Amino acid sequence: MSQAPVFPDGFLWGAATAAHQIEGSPLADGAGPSIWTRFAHTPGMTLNGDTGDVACDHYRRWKDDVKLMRDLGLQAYRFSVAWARVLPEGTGRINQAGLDFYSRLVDELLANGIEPLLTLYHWDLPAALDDRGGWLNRDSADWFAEYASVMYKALDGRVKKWVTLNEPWVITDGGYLHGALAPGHRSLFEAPIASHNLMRAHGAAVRAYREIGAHEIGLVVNIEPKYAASDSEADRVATRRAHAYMNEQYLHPALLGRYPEELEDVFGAAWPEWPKQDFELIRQKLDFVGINYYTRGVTEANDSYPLKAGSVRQPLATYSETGWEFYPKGLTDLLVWFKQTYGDTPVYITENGAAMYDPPAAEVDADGRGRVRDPLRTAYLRQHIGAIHDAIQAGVDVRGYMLWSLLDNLEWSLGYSKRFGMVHVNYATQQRTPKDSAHWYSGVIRSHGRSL
Ligand SMILES: N=[N+]=NCCCCNC(=O)[C@@H]1[C@H]2[C@H](O)[C@@H](O)[C@H](O)[C@@H](CO)[C@@H]12
Repeated sequence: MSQAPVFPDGFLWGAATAAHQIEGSPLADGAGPSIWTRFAHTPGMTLNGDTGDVACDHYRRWKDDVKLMRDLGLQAYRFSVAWARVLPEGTGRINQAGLDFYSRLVDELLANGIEPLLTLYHWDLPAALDDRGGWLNRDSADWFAEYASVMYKALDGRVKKWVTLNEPWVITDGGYLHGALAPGHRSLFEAPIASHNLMRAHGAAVRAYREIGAHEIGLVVNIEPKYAASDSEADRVATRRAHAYMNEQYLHPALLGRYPEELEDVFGAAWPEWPKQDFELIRQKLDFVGINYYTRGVTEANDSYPLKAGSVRQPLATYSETGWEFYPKGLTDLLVWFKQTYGDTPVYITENGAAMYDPPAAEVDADGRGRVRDPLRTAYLRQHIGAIHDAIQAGVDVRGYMLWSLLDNLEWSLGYSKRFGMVHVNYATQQRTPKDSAHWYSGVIRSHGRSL
């Protein structure tokens, strides 16, 4: 019988969501539109034309949802603030009703013994700022620092763990290079500029925090280990390029103050000369890095644009609705790589989970209890939390785990077609039903991981 895993004292067990994906009511109480309000209401941009107009109706059901988190035994809850609720034009005028919504949510979390972990930017830029160039405008660093400072002054102390950006890679690869995400641009020239300004904004927000805040702040990145599909020179070079493009493009400037050299190769003539002082702004001391892990990339050379590298579909991708391979060892490898490359900055797993082929609706058991049998999700979670334990045993300073996601929710351009939640949401009735995986996760939290 293998030893029950022992997680460090203080290891934080929680779950994660994002404003646009769960809140609904995007324009309520004086809120301004975001680029996702616009994008989703643009015909053809999202599956079935799905929008965030209702989502999980969390803007109205937030108090019941906090009760649900308490009943599940969550110790922490990672959520994001919709910038345009607080600053409808992105800068200047504060919409007090919007700020009050997040203040009440934080107080309710604290009253229920749940630590808030607040993400300032989870992809929903105020549309008014997109009209001024959005992330392509170098002023975006000042806009973001102004918004962040409003939030720090209002909530710091009640919120003690802040995140500047969620996944700058997805924002630029999806929103500026391939156009699959808001604001839907397709430009090899815009992508590095947006990417660079996002990182300048990250640095400006951290710098502002050091003036105003008294607790912890970090950056969240989605990274995935890249393994060469063969030992051919072409595949090995392509794998190195893919690794630099996804895994080093943001962590290198944030923690080392420079870009990986492969990016010049990826972007070619579209790769600008960066002002040196930008890296002094971007590279700020971080109290932690959040890592969002879903899968690995078995990588081969191909003629894809502009990376000339792509992932080879793996057999264990079959079980997930997203086609992402079920590969927990990739998380251990990734965490060990992070420590070897960037040192001992503390790490939180700020997202991990899967959209498995869940039953489409909750069944009602003989005892009248709603039930969703999701054994594949429980297997995925068990093995990935086990992989984190292996990394901790290897000396990586992992401080917590935020399961993606608390609720089934709006999966961006894929609409409501992918169910990542440990709690099932019936979108017609807004009925929440904890899945079997949620009950299992409650046991993991109660036993501090020993029941894994
Ligand atoms: N091949 N492949 N590779 C997997 C690439 C994953 C990139 N997408 C993410 O990390 C997003 C993150 C986002 O924060 C959340 O808002 C999304 O709902 C989840 C689920 O999609 C994840």
